[in-house]
Amino acid sequence: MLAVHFGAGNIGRGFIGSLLSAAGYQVCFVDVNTEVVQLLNEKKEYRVVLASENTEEIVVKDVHAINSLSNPEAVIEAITNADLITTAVGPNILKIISDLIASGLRERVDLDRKPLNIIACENMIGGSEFLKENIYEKLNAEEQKRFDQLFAFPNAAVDRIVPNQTNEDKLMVSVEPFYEWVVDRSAMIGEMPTIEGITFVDDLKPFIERKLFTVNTGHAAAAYVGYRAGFKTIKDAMDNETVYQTVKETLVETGSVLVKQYGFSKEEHQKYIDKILGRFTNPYINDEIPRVARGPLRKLGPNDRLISPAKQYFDVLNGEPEHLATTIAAALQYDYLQDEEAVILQEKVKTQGYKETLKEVSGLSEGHPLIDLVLSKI
Ligand SMILES: NC(=O)c1ccc[n+]([C@@H]2O[C@H](COP(=O)([O-])OP(=O)(O)OC[C@H]3O[C@@H](n4cnc5c(N)ncnc54)[C@H](O)[C@@H]3O)[C@@H](O)[C@H]2O)c1
Ligand SMILES: O=P(O)(O)OC[C@@H](O)[C@@H](O)[C@H](O)[C@H](O)CO
Repeated sequence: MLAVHFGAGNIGRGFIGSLLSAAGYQVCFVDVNTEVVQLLNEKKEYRVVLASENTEEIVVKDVHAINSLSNPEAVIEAITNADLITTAVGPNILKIISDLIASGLRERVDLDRKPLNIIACENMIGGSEFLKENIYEKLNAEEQKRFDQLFAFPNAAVDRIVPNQTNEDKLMVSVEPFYEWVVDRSAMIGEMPTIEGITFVDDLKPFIERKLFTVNTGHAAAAYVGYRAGFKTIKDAMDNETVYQTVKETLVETGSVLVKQYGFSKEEHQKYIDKILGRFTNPYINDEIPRVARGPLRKLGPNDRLISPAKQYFDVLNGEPEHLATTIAAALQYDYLQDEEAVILQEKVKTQGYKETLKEVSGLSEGHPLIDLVLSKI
């Protein structure tokens, strides 16, 4: 069995590749990072080390890689032979890889190969669906019909904190022990794969919103509020009482929305939050704030981890999400110079001010009460 996985980065190697390999897949990574591709082809294996007291180690074997920039034909061929395609490249890169995936799938149609699932493992709502839209834009109506019969794009939610790596062994990945991978079974095609560690569900929405609006909202709060307070890592930010309280209260707000929207039990959800707060303070993980805060324009988008739960708080609870507003204000002020989106964001703030910038990036309409609430926290 062959799995073609786009993105041999932190989560690609540290989570998806590792689980797929354990399930018996030969994993072919596709990436644009020449060094990582070369090393994977040289060593054919890499280490995943658990960031915990007992540093358990797994060796992921039988892997190889293709550089999609220098060898796109090999990627197309790998797609024709694949039993599964996954991605973990970042939401902004999905559009870029959609060209090559479309070419590979076209070739697969010509060769009359079996049905195939393509799963985007990105932190976004409807990631696989978004990839599908980008692929389908390139097809005519006839091709779209044929693709519908052969390919499926089930959405997924993936959860494992994998910080940026600074190991001497360039392929080794240090990961937290916890992980969760949930896939929308109702959108799959063909034979169901058996992959230990994947939970298949019929309705992904509660799972992806619970993950994005708890793990990622809390992470964003720690990162943006922590950065504003001068901290460099998530752990250091969380060790500060004021930041910790803001993160906790932010999760109380998103939790109220999630419990109301999806009927999660309050007690179970509180346990979920507590577990996440513990994960953010894992002493064996050194997660720098710029990784977690990366892409503030994306994170301030209408359907992402900050604006969406804050809007829902107004809509379903008729209240004011004070702590989400604090986090959004800190995100708007995020000015880390090595983050391209932070630089663009601050240029917008400089030319049009906080209010117009917030409206533009969040899609909030004039007069939405969240705007004034956020402005009051700057
Ligand atoms: N790291 C985590 O804790 C974590 C957890 C859950 C989900 N995610 C999600 O997984 C995705 C990847 O995150 P990450 O932390 O692994 O990032 P990363 O930067 O470590 O990995 C991304 C990889 O994609 C590669 N890439 C870039 N352009 C490419 C292209 N055109 N074709 C093929 N590969 C390309 C990069 O070279 C890099 O190796 C994101 O959507 C992120 O939100 C990350
Ligand atoms: O990957 P991003 O930029 O969407 O978000 C940064 C982190 O919050 C994220 O990578 C988490 O570590 C991960 O989602 C945990 O499952």
